[in-house]
Amino acid sequence: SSVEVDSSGEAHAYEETHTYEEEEEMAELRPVAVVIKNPRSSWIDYYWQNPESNELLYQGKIDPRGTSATSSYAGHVFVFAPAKKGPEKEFARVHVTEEKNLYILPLEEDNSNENDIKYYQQLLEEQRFVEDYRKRTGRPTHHVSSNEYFWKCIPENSQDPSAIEKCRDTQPVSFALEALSTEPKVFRINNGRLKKKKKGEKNLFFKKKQALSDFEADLVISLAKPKIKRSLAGTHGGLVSNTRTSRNTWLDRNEHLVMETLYRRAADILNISESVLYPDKNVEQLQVVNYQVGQEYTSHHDFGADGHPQQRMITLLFYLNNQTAPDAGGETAFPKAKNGYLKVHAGKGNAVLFYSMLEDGNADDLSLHAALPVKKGEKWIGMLFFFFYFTKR
Ligand SMILES: O=C(O)CCC(=O)C(=O)O
Ligand SMILES: [Fe+2]
Repeated sequence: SSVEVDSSGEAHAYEETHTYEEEEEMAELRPVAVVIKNPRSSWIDYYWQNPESNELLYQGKIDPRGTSATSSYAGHVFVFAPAKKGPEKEFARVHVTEEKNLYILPLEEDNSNENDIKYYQQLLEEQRFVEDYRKRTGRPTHHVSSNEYFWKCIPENSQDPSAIEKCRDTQPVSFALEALSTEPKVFRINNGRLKKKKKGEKNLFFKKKQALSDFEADLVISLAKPKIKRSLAGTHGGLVSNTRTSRNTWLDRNEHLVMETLYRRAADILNISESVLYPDKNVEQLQVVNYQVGQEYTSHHDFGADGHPQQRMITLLFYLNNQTAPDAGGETAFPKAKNGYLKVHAGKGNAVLFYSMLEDGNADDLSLHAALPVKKGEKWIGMLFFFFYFTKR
């Protein structure tokens, strides 16, 4: 059920209530987005231990000095071994806990290579930052950005360092506004503007009514249909993944007039100039996803695991069709939302927005979310990811 806190009719804070059983089930399963870093200059393999059978299941490889992000639950165990040597050659294992999401694997015991050691020290420093950050702020993060102008400015060309430099002197522009805040990290639309929510209003995201008309939503689906393919996910980008069983495609802003409209609506929602919403600046193409019965996208973050400079900081979800029944599944779930587990299917034409980054530019672990399995009918959703280039400390 949804609760309206705003009488303007523009937007509605959204709250989901759950059955006792659902809450219990969620409390039991504590999702953790685990980031694993390999300090070695060689490939490694990793395995997941099935808690029932203790069997080790191959999960994939991690590149030399690479990172792997995987959706997991507290209590899970992962085992690491040099590539192609089999799990018997295990050199490390990770017991996933709720308190920790960044795991740095050890170097080879006899490794005395200076560069490797230096790299390993850097990773440990990053881990210290993440842990210290959590102690200081009470908020879990995954990686570091120390660009203090992070939220203040969207330069016309955010890949151009001098454009970013110019932002230092400008007043916070509309993209930043009061909209971007850490605590509580929740917003709603009021007269087309994003407003910081009052303290105590603890939703993670807000819902916008009628972001698209039914006609527009149908049109977006019909543009996507002929192009749609099995979704890829995972560290290597090109892996068919069982964390993501849906099909997807991308639609360009120039693809059709309805796409131009959609981008302009998105600009209105964020209260920024539509001229900054192009794939080379600040926003990706619209990603359209179709989920059939049983398909899902398990818990994940939208920001990248390796802290590379293009980080998705805001996600805007356009729901393109309705659930066929209240128990049809396919909601977007936020297992770490501040008031507990939240799930939402906003309904055809409506939109939900959430932030993946904290005000200081660090990744917000609490933005963890999942597309729950569809149980009846199908689900169509369109997503815009807004990003901003920043340099890592
Ligand atoms: O389908 C949804 O509800 C969310 C999908 C999502 O989180 C993603 O693709 O990143
Ligand atoms: Fe996502």
